[in-house]
Amino acid sequence: MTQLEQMRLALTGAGLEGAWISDPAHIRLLSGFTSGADAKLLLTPGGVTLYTDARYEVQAGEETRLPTFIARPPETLEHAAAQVAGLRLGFEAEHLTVAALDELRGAWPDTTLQPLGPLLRELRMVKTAVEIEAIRDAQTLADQVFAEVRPLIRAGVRELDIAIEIETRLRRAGATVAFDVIVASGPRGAMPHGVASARIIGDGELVTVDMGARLRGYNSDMTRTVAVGEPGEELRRVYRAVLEAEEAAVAAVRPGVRAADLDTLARDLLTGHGLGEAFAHSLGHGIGLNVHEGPGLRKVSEDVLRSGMVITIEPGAYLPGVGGVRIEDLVLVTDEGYEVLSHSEKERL
Ligand SMILES: CSCC[C@H](N)C(=O)N[C@@H](C)C(=O)N[C@@H](C)C(=O)O
Repeated sequence: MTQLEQMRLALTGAGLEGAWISDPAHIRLLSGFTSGADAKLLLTPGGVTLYTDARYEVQAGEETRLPTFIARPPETLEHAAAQVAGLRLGFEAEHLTVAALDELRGAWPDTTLQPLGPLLRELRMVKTAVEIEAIRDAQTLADQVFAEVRPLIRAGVRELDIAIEIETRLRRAGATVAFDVIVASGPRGAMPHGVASARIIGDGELVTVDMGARLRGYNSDMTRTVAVGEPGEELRRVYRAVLEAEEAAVAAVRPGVRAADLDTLARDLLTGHGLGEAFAHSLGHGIGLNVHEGPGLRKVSEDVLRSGMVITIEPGAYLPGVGGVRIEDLVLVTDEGYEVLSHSEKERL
């Protein structure tokens, strides 16, 4: 079943007759059109229409087989009005602005608009074979680039220059960065999202590199913490504790496991090392068209792992004024348990 067919089934199950899709990731998922920021997708019992404007006419013709209507608002909404009159239509409450919703209500007075709820999140959580292949290929490329750039991570080099090398190499290979490359050295390692700065890496420091490739619309995500020279015993101790938590959480991945329990497993291990407070974020997240999507691997998550999900496992410990460690693998949940998709070498300190 295609994702569009799955979406139709889910809409019926939710008592909806159609949907007005505005999130670019969902437009891509359901239509194949890659410039969703300048498009909308209308699903009605009568069919599906992709709305975009003249700048994308040729591109839409190449990327989607769905009927396409070339227009800009308000013509777009006027064209859709005839199709949506009298319908109960879903919209993405997480994406549509209040102003855009008001505009829809003004243009379609006879349409009942209601939030889609978790329907699309659910649909996206379990990946198709094609999606898994794209994520796998993105990670293979990221591993390759990391191996090429690894020798540059040494004392005297600016964080920025490492990030530039990573980005340039990903671009040359036909991908883009999934997010701004994080290169956090020395005390900057205490910032979980310390994007590369002009800081010069020093001897005896740990350097956290968090990078992802985006290929064919799908993202990868991996973190390695690298030792430059000989870090002191305190940093080594923190590194070993994070690695232990990471490996234990990966080993526990299998269908049926509660995402919240995985978070607890890693958090309890770090707490045992006196680092519970230093683990300042969730254990991980699902990944696909967005870097962060369901399932959420956090304490309050209701998600349960299923075969076909692609998740990250990334415990960390952040010590202000000292530094930090994060180790992250990209993991596919399989019928048998798991497959680690990220293969970059890890330090053994
Ligand atoms: C700005 S994208 C950063 C990607 C990075 N690899 C990452 O996922 N970092 C985690 C620490 C993170 O942001 N986790 C989220 C899900 C959280 O804990 O809320």
